[in-house]
Amino acid sequence: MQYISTRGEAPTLGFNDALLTGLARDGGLYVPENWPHFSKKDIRALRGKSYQDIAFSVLQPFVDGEIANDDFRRMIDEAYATFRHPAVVPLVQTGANSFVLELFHGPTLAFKDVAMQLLARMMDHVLAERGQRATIVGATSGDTGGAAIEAFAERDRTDIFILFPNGRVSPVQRRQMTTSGASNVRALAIDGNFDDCQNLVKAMFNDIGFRDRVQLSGVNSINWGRIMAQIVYYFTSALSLGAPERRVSFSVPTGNFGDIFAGYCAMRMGLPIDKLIIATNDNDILARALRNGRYEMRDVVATTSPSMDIQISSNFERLLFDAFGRDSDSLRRCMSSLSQSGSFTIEERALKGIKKEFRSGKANQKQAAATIKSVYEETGYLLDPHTACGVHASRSFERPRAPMITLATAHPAKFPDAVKSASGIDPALPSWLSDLMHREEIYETLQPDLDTVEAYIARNARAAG
Ligand SMILES: Cc1ncc(COP(=O)(O)O)c(C=O)c1O
Ligand SMILES: N[C@@H](CCOP(=O)(O)O)C(=O)O
Repeated sequence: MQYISTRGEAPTLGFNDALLTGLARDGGLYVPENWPHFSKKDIRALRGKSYQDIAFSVLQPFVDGEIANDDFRRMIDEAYATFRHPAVVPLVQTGANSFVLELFHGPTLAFKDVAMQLLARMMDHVLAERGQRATIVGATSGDTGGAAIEAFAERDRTDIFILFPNGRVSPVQRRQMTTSGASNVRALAIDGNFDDCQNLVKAMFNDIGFRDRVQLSGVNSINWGRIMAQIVYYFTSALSLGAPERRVSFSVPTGNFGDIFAGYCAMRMGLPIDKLIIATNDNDILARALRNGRYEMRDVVATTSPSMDIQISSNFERLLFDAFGRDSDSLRRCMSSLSQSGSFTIEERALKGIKKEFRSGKANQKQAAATIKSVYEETGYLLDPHTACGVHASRSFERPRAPMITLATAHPAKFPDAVKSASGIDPALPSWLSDLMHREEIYETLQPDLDTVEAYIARNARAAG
């Protein structure tokens, strides 16, 4: 399997190189050259298997032997042994035809653990085989950072620097990043919003001198390895509801478009998905783009679902690339218009193609709170505010013949204030995190300035020599 850049001007890479590279050298994102195909018979053969078995079958075609099968299988087993539920990602029924897929049983209580636990093991393995080190730089609106720090803490071959928007993550999220105490971890509070953090990370990747000097690598969903690992739970949950004989729909709380893009990948691989619903909060750039074809940035609004407070939705580029018939020239034109004027128009044919498979829905803060309250009162099930946006969006699309699965992307205890104010219930952190709010915090506060952040990283990264 080879990986190509959406912008068409970077070298084609094998799996291991794509894994370590993160953002392509032309500023694009790596995608598989073609989609592995699972026939109905192949999908039926996965029935009744464990999460780990299905993960191996679904992901092996992407890894394509670049990591030996035995090693890869061991990494899958180790990664999902860190989850506190035997099913890894259990499916819970919340209504006649509605389900919630709990993706938050990993060490940091967010869906990011599903990919990050595997990614860290794969990167470590490839770096060790090559005798290399890497400097990992990541941007977070709250959850990626904690999950990455947990997965990479004290790994000898990597130093990790996480940029988070100062004052715009929940106290639990901040502490998950600032209290690790690991010698290879630096949490950096940036005076700005998530998009500022993500722009800094992309600018570091585009600064080729800096990139090569520190051996830069990324663990945001710009890294194909992140998306890949998230494909698995679309298969496991659809299988438990009768796939491939029965189609299912998914409602996905969306920010950077990584999680829902993994659902799109599953669809391309042959999983019978009816619709993928892009659920947004007040930061509804994607819902607007689907409605009128204009991808148009506005100021980011801080909400009770902070991890979705995003305007530049990186992985939308991967979807556009396919919608444009994999035409890199058209894609580059859109991306350059986005960076020059903050907007671009999706041409009619591409938009029509996207609308065949995707729907969108938006929950403002009042609607998200009302959803937490009503679901709790009707079923006793407590949603976090991100999942509540997903459930709200799903409600307008439920159809009796297609079961609706909302991805539960975080545990409610990560956002206790919003959950309590909506439902009256104070969600408790699990026992292994019960001392989190008393641990010592260590972090640096930096201005959103490329030179300042690069200088800090170069001073502290072992790979910089
Ligand atoms: C809890 C939660 N829900 C939803 C999202 C949005 O996911 P994505 O960025 O993959 O669209 C995030 C952040 O990524 C998150 O942390
Ligand atoms: N919501 C994310 C934002 C970064 O997304 P990623 O999936 O690209 O890492 C977060 O919680 O940090």
